[in-house]
Amino acid sequence: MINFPHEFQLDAKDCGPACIKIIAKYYGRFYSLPFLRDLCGITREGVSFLDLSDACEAISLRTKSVKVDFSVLQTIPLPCIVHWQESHFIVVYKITQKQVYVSDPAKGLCKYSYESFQEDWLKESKVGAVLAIEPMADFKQRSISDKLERRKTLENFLGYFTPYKKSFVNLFVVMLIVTLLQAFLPFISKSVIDVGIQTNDLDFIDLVLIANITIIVSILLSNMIRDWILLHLTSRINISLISDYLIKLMKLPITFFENKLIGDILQRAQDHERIRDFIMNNSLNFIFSILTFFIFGIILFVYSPVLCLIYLIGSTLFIGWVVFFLKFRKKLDWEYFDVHTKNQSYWVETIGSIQDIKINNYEKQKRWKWEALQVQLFKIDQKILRITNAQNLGAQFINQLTNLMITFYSAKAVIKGDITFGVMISTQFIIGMLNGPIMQFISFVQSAQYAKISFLRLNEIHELEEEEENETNNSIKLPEDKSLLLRNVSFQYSRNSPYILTNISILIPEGKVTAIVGDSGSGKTTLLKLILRLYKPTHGELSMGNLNIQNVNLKQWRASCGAVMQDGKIFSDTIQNNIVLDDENIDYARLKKAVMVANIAAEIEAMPKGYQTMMGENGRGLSGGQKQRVLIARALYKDPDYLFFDEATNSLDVINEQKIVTALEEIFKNKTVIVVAHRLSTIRKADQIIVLKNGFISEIGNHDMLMTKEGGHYYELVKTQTGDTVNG
Ligand SMILES: Nc1ncnc2c1ncn2[C@@H]1O[C@H](COP(=O)(O)OP(=O)(O)OP(=O)(O)O)[C@@H](O)[C@H]1O
Repeated sequence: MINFPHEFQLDAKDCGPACIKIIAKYYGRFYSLPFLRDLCGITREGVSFLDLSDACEAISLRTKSVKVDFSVLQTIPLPCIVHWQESHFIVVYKITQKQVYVSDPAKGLCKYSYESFQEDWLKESKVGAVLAIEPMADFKQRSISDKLERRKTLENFLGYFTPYKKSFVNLFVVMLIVTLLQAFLPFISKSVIDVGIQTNDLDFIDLVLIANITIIVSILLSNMIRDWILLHLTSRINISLISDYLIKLMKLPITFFENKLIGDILQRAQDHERIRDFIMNNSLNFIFSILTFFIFGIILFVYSPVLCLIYLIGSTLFIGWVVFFLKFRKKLDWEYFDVHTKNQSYWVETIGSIQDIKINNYEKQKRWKWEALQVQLFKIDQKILRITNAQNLGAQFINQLTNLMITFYSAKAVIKGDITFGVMISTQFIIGMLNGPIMQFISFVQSAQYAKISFLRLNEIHELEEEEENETNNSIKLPEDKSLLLRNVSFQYSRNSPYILTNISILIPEGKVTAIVGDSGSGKTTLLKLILRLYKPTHGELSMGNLNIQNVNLKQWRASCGAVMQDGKIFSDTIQNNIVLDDENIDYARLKKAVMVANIAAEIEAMPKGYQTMMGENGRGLSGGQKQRVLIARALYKDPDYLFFDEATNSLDVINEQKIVTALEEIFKNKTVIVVAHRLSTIRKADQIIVLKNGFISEIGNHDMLMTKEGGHYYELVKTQTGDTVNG
């Protein structure tokens, strides 16, 4: 089987879904990678065999997960998925007498000897993990084909270039002028020798010199104009590409960011750069290279068909040689992208966690891990360099040989009188001009390969479902009753992970304070995030009055919510902008009130630049408690209808907390408030307390009611906090 299907993984953790895609493709069906990724319930840690098996079954591929030795593997129906090097999945599609053939999402189609395969598959153990897969009768096509999806993205992508049609036409004209002007140069050198020198006509040579200078100056000027147009075009297109990427990113659900490595996200910003570069530089130059090639090829043919033939044979060999190396480069390019992404994530993580690295003396181990990645990168770089060297050396050799043959042949032809000396000299010039496009071809092919990888990765982002697909529902009038109602809401973070919340049915009354309490890990924050619509319930429904909350425009909803989350972030901006966020329309009275209630006013005013004091990245310069109070001020300044506090005062000292809690009582009036807190002081006065236990609701009521249930969960929580004095 020569053409077993193959798919490259687009992300470091994509190997599992990519394997399923390969196998589905083998059975003649198309499934997009994002769809399969979703089925697998991929997380930042990747997927497990169980996730893969569940995803396969969901698309009617029957699976059986077994641990077997190599002799048994040979009897399993192929293709199957095997666990590779304890950290990767690959598809095994053929086992011959001597070799094992695999389709590796990270590398492409490869083959291994029995020994090296077993080494990576079994590692230290005697048996290795295999997922045997067979299609069921109802194994069906799900959606449109890969090609159609890609075409759609390509059309979108080309849409960035259409507004600049006029500039492209100008560019085309300028480049055409350059190419045509260059076409005069061989005729000029020919006439200098054949007419000027032969007839000793000095005036003619002067004239030709002036003509030559004029042409060269015109070419330089045209090139200058071309570069200017290109710069102008490139920067504009670049800005729209990157800002649209950012807009798209901002519209993606939070799960996207939780499940992706930072390196992957950063890499994609560079992917735009690569595609733009390919289109603006390589492809445009390539088009004109073809034109130059044809024009000078024709001139060469007119001068001497034999010389033209020699050149064509040489060029065909040259191109054949370059193309021969393509498939080797392709595999390496993917490997390079993969390791490069990991490397980028590693940098971001290391710098972000430098405090913990230092406290735990973790520098050396961290550096060793980084070095291991560098070794991987270095090895790939080395391989790429080796291939590039071999490719270039061979190409240059063919090229030089062709030039030599042409010089040799034309020298002989001059002696024989078949061509003039002028033709020989201008032939050299033509060959020089023809070599440019050939070199351009190599660079075109190489950057096309990079651009293709980048394109596939971007395609995936543009295909992703946004947090809110239908933004047209913003005209919906909100119901009179703004209570929130959760009906049988259950939630799991990914498809195969355990349920964090199960069957939650609660009413959060409008204008009242609801507190959520429970042990650490019981799902309080998750519940809050569900209500904030950062996640969608896996089952069940969330409504405002009698309107399903999905029908409320997300922006409108978030505008009416103020939240202080446990991991709230301070931006590196002034303290004032951190509170108001929109620095164009500041309501100073509201700002004053917010900082007073949050009990941070005095501290801000005591700062050297007051409200204009710049915050370091993530609030450097503020204590934990100050950060929390700035976040509270931010939520209050918004003056929202709904307020969400997730352990918003846990970093504060008792006095500060008490002051804020008292001040908040006034603010809470007529607002719908949900407070998650461990400390009793903040929840005792809540109108309703919801007690969560392992994702289930264990009790609901107010403090006094719940305290009557001796032995109840809330009663026990209070008891552990206050000792035995549970009556207050
Ligand atoms: N992004 C995530 N992906 C997967 N699992 C998560 C994620 N966030 C939280 N969890 C899991 O969900 C469970 C509930 O977490 P949650 O943060 O909601 O608990 P909590 O009650 O707020 O805890 P705490 O009082 O410690 O803040 C935990 O077991 C946690 O491991």
